[in-house]
Amino acid sequence: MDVATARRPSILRMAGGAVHFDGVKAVDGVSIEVRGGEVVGLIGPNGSGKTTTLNLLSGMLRASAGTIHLDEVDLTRMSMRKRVRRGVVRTFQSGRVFPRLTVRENVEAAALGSGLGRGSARTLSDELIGELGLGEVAGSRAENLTAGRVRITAIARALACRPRFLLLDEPAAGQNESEAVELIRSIRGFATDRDCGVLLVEHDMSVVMNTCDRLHVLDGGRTVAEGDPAEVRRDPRVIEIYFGKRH
Ligand SMILES: Nc1ncnc2c1ncn2[C@@H]1O[C@H](COP(=O)(O)OP(=O)(O)OP(=O)(O)O)[C@@H](O)[C@H]1O
Repeated sequence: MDVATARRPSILRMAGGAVHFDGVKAVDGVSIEVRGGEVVGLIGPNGSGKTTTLNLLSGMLRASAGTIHLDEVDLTRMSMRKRVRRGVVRTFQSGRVFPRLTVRENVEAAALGSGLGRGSARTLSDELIGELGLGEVAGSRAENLTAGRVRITAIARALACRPRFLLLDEPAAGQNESEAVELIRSIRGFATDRDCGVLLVEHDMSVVMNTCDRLHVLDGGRTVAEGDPAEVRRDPRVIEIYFGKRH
C-alpha cells in the first residue's frame, strides 16, 4: 500500500489511569492501548483490577488520575453515553438484553439504535447471529435462554452497534475451553473485518494465548507484563502469578 495513503489505525489509550476505593488501589497507574483491528487480552488474578480498567475506559468510573484518549479526542471526563456515541462500547459479565424480545429482535434493536435502516439492520443481525452460533435460538425469547447464550446475545448486540472499540468483560465465562476459544475467534473475525479494536477480560491464560494479538497482565492494580502472548507467557512475573506458589 502507498505509505502516503495508508490509514493509521485508531487508538484507544489510557495513560497512568488510577482509581482508589476506600484506600484500596484498584487500578494504580495503568497505561494500556488498543489499536483498531487488534484483540488485546486483559488478564490477571482475582481482584487485580481488570474490570475496573474496563470501567475506566468505558466511562462507568471516572479516573482519579491519568488520561483516556480516542485518537486525539480526550475522553477522560466524558460520560459513558457520549463514549458509546464515539464508538467505545462495553459489555457486562452478566449480559444485558431485553428478556421479552427474541434473540433476533434484541440484535436488530441494537443495529437500528446505531442508525442502520431496517434492511441493513436485518442483514447485519442475521450475519452476527450466524457467526456467533445463535441460529437455532434466533426466534427464542432471551428470557428462555441459558446464561451462556444470553451472554453471547449481549455480545451480538454490542457488535450490532458497530463499535470502533469493544470492551468485553469475560465474554467466555461459563463456556468450556474450546467453546471459549471459538467464541473469541468469532469476535476476532468481526473485529478484523471491521477494523474494530477489542479489549477482553479473561481469567484463563490458555484461552487468550492463541486468540489475542497482545496480552496485558495486571496484578494488584498494576501492569506486570504486556506484549506478544508467547513472550508474556515466558515472563517470570507472569509465571509466578499463574503457576507459582500463590496458586
Ligand atoms: N466499587 C468498589 N468498591 C470497593 N472496592 C472495589 C470496588 N470495585 C472493585 N473494588 C476492589 O478493587 C480491586 C480490583 O477489583 P476488580 O473487580 O477490578 O478486579 P478484577 O481483576 O476484575 O477481579 P475478578 O477477576 O475477581 O473479577 C479489588 O480489590 C476489589 O475488591
